[in-house]
Amino acid sequence: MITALDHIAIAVPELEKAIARFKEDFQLNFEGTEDVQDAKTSTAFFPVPPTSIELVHPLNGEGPIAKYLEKKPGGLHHICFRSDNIEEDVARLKAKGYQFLSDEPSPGAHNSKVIFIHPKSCDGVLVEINQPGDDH
Ligand SMILES: CC[C@H](C(=O)O)C(=O)SCCNC(=O)CCNC(=O)[C@H](O)C(C)(C)COP(=O)(O)OP(=O)(O)OC[C@H]1O[C@@H](n2cnc3c(N)ncnc32)[C@H](O)[C@@H]1OP(=O)(O)O
Ligand SMILES: [Co+2]
Repeated sequence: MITALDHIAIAVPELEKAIARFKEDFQLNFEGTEDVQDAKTSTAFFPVPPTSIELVHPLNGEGPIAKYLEKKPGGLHHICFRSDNIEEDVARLKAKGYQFLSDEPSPGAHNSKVIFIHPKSCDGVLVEINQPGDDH
């Protein structure tokens, strides 16, 4: 079941500049960066309990964030719900007609499993569901 709002993601064209903004200007706790190869995305996390801000930036200039930034200068990119059983939640939502962007969960940040629901299934909002890895 869905247990928390894991993170709110912001797409940024300049990752270091955005990290400085949230770290210095907003004085948030900077957890660090992680390149998620499978997602072709560089991430930076700022815990703001009980959730986090995730900055997302193209990895090697490629991937879904690069495509997003071709059309927009940045912006709120997605929200992520945390699940304690991602397979169960995916099956339940598929049965309700939600369109998923992949058949199976894939590797996400912090050794998590992630899957995305198409924005058109959620009133124009890109929704990610993740199941944290054991170490997080
Ligand atoms: C997994 C690592 C990390 C983590 O948390 O662990 C991450 O979160 S990585 C985040 C980056 N990965 C993804 O975003 C994967 C899922 N995204 C996709 O598959 C695509 O970006 C997709 C399908 C949402 C959009 O694909 P694409 O840009 O190629 O298609 P279009 O440009 O034609 O867009 C189709 C339609 O969707 C609207 N759109 C696109 N992006 C978003 C968005 N972020 N939020 C809301 N809506 C979005 C776009 O405007 C088009 O709408 P339309 O009305 O048809 O014009
Ligand atoms: Co995310």
